[in-house]
Amino acid sequence: MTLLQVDQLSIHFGGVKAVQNVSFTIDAGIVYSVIGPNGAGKTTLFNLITGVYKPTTGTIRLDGEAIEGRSPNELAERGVARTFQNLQICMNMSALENVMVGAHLQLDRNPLKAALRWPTLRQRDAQLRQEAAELMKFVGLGEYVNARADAMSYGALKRLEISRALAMKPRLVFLDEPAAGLNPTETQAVDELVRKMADSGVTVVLVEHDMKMVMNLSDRILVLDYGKKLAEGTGEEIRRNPDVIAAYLGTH
Ligand SMILES: Nc1ncnc2c1ncn2[C@@H]1O[C@H](COP(=O)(O)OP(=O)(O)OP(=O)(O)O)[C@@H](O)[C@H]1O
Repeated sequence: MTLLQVDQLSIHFGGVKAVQNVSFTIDAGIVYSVIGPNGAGKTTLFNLITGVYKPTTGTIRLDGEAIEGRSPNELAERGVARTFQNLQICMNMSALENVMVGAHLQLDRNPLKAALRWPTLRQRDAQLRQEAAELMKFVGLGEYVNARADAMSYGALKRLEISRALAMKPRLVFLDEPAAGLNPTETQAVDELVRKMADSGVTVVLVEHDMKMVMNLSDRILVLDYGKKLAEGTGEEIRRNPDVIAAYLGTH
C-alpha cells in the first residue's frame, strides 16, 4: 500500500535547482533510502517532505492527502517525524526530557480539551515519562534513562534523537545520516535499530552515506544527482546501474 507519493517535486533557490522534477512512491512498512553524491539534494528533499521548505512545484501525498507546504507541526500530527543531520538535542535537559519533548507533540492543542483534562495532567505526565523510558530502552539507551544529555556519547545522542522522533508515534520517520560520525560498533547499533523500527511497523526513509548500511537495510533506494532522480530500485538494481556507478565515480 502506498504511504507517500511524490510527484514532479522541485525547489529552486535563486538559480540553484536543488531538487528538479523528482517523483517516487514509498510503500508502508519498508526501509527506503535516498542516496547520491554531496550536494545532490537529499537533505533538501527531506526538508520539502517534512515541511521545512515549500516546493516551487510538485505534489506530495501522504495516504492520498496532499501535504505539500504544510508546517512540520501539522505533519507531525499526521504521523511524520524526522531527525536532523546535525544533532538537535537540548544539552541542558535530561535524556528523558528530550524524548518527552517529542511525546508532548501528541498532547491536545485545543485549550478547552486541555482544561477539561486538567485533573489528569499529572497522571498524563507520569505516563509520558514511562513511555519515554520505554522508548529509550527500545533504542538501546536503557542505562541513560536518568542521565543528563550532556553526559552521553555522540553515538548515544544520535539514538536519543531517534527515540525522540519515535515518541511522536510516527507512521513515517525520516532519518538524515543517522550513522554520520559514528564508529563501526555504534553504526551497527543504528543499523539494528532501523531494522527494529521497520519491524515494528514504522516506515523509515533514510539518507545515509554508509553504503554498507544502505545496502543492508533498504527495501528500495532512490538515487539523486544534481537534484534529479538518477535511478530507483532495489539494492541489487542500484548496484548494477551504470548511471549510478558513473555518478559515484565522477565519470560523467
Ligand atoms: N536554503 C538553501 N539556499 C540555497 N541553496 C541551498 C539551500 N539548501 C540547499 N541548497 C543547495 O541545494 C543543493 C543540494 O543541497 P543538499 O544539502 O540538499 O544536498 P545533499 O545531497 O543533502 O548533500 P550532502 O550529502 O552533502 O549532505 C546544494 O547545491 C546546496 O548548496
